[in-house]
Amino acid sequence: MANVNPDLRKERENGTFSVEKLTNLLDGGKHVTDRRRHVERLALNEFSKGEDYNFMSRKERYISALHKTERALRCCKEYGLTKPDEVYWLWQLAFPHEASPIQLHGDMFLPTLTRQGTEEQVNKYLPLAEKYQIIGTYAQTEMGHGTFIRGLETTATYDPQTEEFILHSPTLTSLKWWPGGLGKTSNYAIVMALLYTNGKNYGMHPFMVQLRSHETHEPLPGITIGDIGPKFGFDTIDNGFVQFDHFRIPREDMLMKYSQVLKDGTYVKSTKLKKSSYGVMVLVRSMLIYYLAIQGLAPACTIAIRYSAVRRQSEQTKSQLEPQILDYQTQQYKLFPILASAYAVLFTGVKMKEIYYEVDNEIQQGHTERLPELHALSSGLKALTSSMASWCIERCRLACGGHGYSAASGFPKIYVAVTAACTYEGENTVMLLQCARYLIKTYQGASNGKKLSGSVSYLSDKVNSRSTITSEFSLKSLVDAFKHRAFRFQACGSDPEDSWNRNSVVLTKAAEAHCYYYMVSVFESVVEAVEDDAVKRVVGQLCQLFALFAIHENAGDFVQDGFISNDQMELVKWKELSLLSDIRRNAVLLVDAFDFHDEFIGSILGRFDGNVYANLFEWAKSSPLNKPEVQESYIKYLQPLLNPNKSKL
Ligand SMILES: CC/C=C\C/C=C\C/C=C\C/C=C\C=C\C(=O)SCCNC(=O)CCNC(=O)[C@H](O)C(C)(C)COP(=O)(O)OP(=O)(O)OC[C@H]1O[C@@H](n2cnc3c(N)ncnc32)[C@H](O)[C@@H]1OP(=O)(O)O
Ligand SMILES: Cc1cc2nc3c(=O)[nH]c(=O)nc-3n(C[C@H](O)[C@H](O)[C@H](O)COP(=O)(O)OP(=O)(O)OC[C@H]3O[C@@H](n4cnc5c(N)ncnc54)[C@H](O)[C@@H]3O)c2cc1C
Repeated sequence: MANVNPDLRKERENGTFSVEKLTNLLDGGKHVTDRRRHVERLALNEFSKGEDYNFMSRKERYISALHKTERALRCCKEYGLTKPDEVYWLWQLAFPHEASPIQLHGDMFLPTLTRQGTEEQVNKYLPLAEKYQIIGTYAQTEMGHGTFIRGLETTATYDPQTEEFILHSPTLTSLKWWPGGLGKTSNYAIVMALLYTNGKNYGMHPFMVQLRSHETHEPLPGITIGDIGPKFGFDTIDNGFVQFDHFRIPREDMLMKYSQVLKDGTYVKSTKLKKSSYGVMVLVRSMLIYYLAIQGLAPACTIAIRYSAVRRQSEQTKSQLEPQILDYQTQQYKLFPILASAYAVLFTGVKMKEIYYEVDNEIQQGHTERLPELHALSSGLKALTSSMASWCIERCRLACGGHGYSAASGFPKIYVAVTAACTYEGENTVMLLQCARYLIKTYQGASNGKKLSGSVSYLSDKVNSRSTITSEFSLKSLVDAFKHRAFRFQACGSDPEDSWNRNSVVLTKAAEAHCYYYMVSVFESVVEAVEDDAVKRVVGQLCQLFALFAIHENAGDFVQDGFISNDQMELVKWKELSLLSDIRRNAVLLVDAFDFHDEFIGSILGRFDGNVYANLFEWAKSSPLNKPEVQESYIKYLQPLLNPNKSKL
């Protein structure tokens, strides 16, 4: 590539492994890389030019996103992109660190319809939804309740006289609040409401509800609807509210795959699937982990590491060139564990998607045995990885000094999009407690001799009482360290005598320990499977650093029972720091392997060519505030201060 910053060029000439081979590994094979690049080229043709998001108002961002949505849908149709991965590759370049106002249509509305609807209901609504004559959202959260689903207040009362459900918002706190695309975009929603029939409350059930006229898009009578206003981020999505005033829908519009209301109002539960109406949340939590890596951790550390390779600052040796800040050990300590985390979360996300589809297929065949473990693992990992991503993106920003604070860095847009994942799809604390609840039950089962499998099999294993960590730092010895910590937490966190709340801080840590063990195990198995020696070595170093950083940061957990001795902990700290200099040589190549386009990263600091300063200046000059040279506000507000005599003339 012409005119690449010389420092970045040198970094790329000095690596020890094939970037292309690592990109293929991250994609899941060369054929996937080739296909992805093909789709991305199509997307760049359509979306690489356009107004700078940073200089738009919220309303402009929403309108621009609707326009891009129409263009993206047209592109997918024109290019015959139907596979979820292919559609995703195009959409992520259309909406870099943004979201389309119709995101919930695909992410939650359609999956809920196809998984909770009867064959007739799917046949009726799916064709319309696939042609976008219906654009739907998923309306569960209310102003007064998001976490505690059993506390939701919206009611759906069956009227056997008219064979209809009457949807109603009985209180102010029962207004549906937050659903994406609800404010101005969606004309339908799957509404989660308390089902009442024959005077009895049967709990939360899903209902297909038309919100707006097909002809005019006006809200239907009995519906008050709108946008909830500006948020921390997600400006392009009209998260909305809706209030139902005795709004009637036909009986046939309760999604009845798992339970039915007959014409006379009789309630029939036709499934042993526990919490069947909670299913779509497991889906999104399971999918989210991978996206936290490729939309959060990976772009953020790409920006920070490339910028740290071109940014020269301060003086290490008299009369020498100012060093690249990437050569400071403190900068490496800030960024390389994050780089390792990006790989760890990506590999875990790939694994989580595989497990989800396995269990989902089993459930479709009527086998629900693995659902509790899937719920627990997806809940815990969603919480751990979204918190990790949030923390890491902020740390990457801080590592880039003043320019890291500029919108030109790309960090603000990435951060506000990713940090929302700590809250949506289940607030993280509550998700960790759900994971812990499952771990306690399985630990008690193991203590009674039950043989466990899957991600909790270690709870029925014998665990070492002393670490086998040596100066070799084998990955197996590191995995064993996390296994021991997780086991110990489950053992001490499960005192049935203690009240749940008094134990809940420890329980959240037990859930995190379990998930960390799972992530290190997955990382180790990926490294073991790598065939190319050079790639295996560098990815193995990242796995070691991911583990050692966590051991060092949580040293107390590992030395408290003597599992890791003080001498071994000294070894851990030494190895962690020596890994920083080992990884230094390949750092830029390790982020290049993510193979992001500049248009996706959206950062002047993280450009592939490293030409930061010239492009930063051009970007600043293009800011609307710089036209005209003297703003009208000068005359009204500044001149009276600066030139009081002149302003009186
Ligand atoms: C970087 C990102 C890039 C791109 C983004 C990509 C996608 C983004 C997509 C969407 C984001 C935008 C929109 C967001 C949408 C939303 O937020 S939708 C609303 C989400 N809301 C929640 O998640 C609510 C969280 N609360 C709950 O899930 C529940 O209230 C609860 C905490 C689980 C408690 O439920 P409940 O009180 O009914 O249960 P308990 O009585 O406590 O019993 C628990 C038992 O039930 C089992 N259980 C719980 N949940 C499930 C489940 N989902 N599936 C299966 N089983 C479940 C649990 O295991 C207990 O079982 P037991 O121990 O055997 O009794
Ligand atoms: C960007 C964004 C998009 C969203 N999109 C949608 C959507 O499309 N559809 C939809 O239905 N919802 C959506 N939501 C809502 C989201 O699902 C809820 O905000 C989320 O479930 C948290 O619930 P809450 O807001 O009631 O928080 P609360 O539950 O009130 O949490 C507040 C605090 O209370 C704590 N807390 C609550 N319960 C417990 C407990 N049992 N133990 C310990 N601590 C507890 C929490 O940990 C948290 O610290 C969205 C939210 C956001 C931010």
